Amino acid sequence: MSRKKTVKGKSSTSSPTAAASKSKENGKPGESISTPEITSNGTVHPSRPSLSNSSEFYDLAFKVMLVGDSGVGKTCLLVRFKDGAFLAGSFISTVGIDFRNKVLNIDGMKVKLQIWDTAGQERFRSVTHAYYRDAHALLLLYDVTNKTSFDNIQAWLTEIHEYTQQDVVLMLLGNKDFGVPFMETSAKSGLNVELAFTAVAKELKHRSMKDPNEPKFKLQDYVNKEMQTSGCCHS
Ligand SMILES: Nc1nc2c(ncn2[C@@H]2O[C@H](COP(=O)(O)OP(=O)(O)OP(=O)(O)O)[C@@H](O)[C@H]2O)c(=O)[nH]1
Ligand SMILES: [Mg+2]
Repeated sequence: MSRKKTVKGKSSTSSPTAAASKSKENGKPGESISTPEITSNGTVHPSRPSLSNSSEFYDLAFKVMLVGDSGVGKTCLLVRFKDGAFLAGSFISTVGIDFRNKVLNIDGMKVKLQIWDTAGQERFRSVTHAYYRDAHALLLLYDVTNKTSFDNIQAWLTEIHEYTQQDVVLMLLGNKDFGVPFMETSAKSGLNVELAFTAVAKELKHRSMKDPNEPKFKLQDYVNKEMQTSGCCHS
């Protein structure tokens, strides 16, 4: 995306957020929110101060939506990303829609993500549909411990294609864990195949050596590190 020198007008699409008058770091529709300066392609004035309370500067701004069945962990994922913490305790289902802002440094540019956390419950579906059209990206979550949430992905994709812009960036996220090391593989593309076997071989070797001087091998940490450093793992 090119960096524009001028402030563009509001998105030509009828943003459900464009009616907002003031700005605020987090909020719900109806409350004052900091969205009108984001154009349909995410361009804003270079280093323009965000109108939010955090007064952070940014070059580009985009709207990202979290969608998926109720309970898959959308709110927890957003809290983890924004605050670096896990929302423990009893599950409080989101009512309607809510957002948080976060500014990231991407290749030397400040990129503000305005992340909308939607309610997964069916009864809020018509409310959240109204927000799809202005979204630049959607993160579709399922819960890897809940088969139904995976089975519903197709229905979510159908809805997404119906209500979003054609060029929306889409990412499927399998959230949660079974408490065992996990990674995804593709026998077709070779994705992570080498890594899966190598990681298990390393774990087995470390166990059999039982060298008290060697730090304990952590399989998941190894996998995560390898995936990060190698830019991932086609054989
Ligand atoms: N073990 C584990 N539990 C998680 C994880 N993410 C979320 N949870 C739990 O799953 C439950 C639902 O999480 P939420 O983030 O509130 O789910 P949601 O997708 O926002 O649900 P709705 O707001 O109803 O759409 C909570 O009890 C969380 O503590 C995870 O990565 N691991
Ligand atoms: Mg929620």
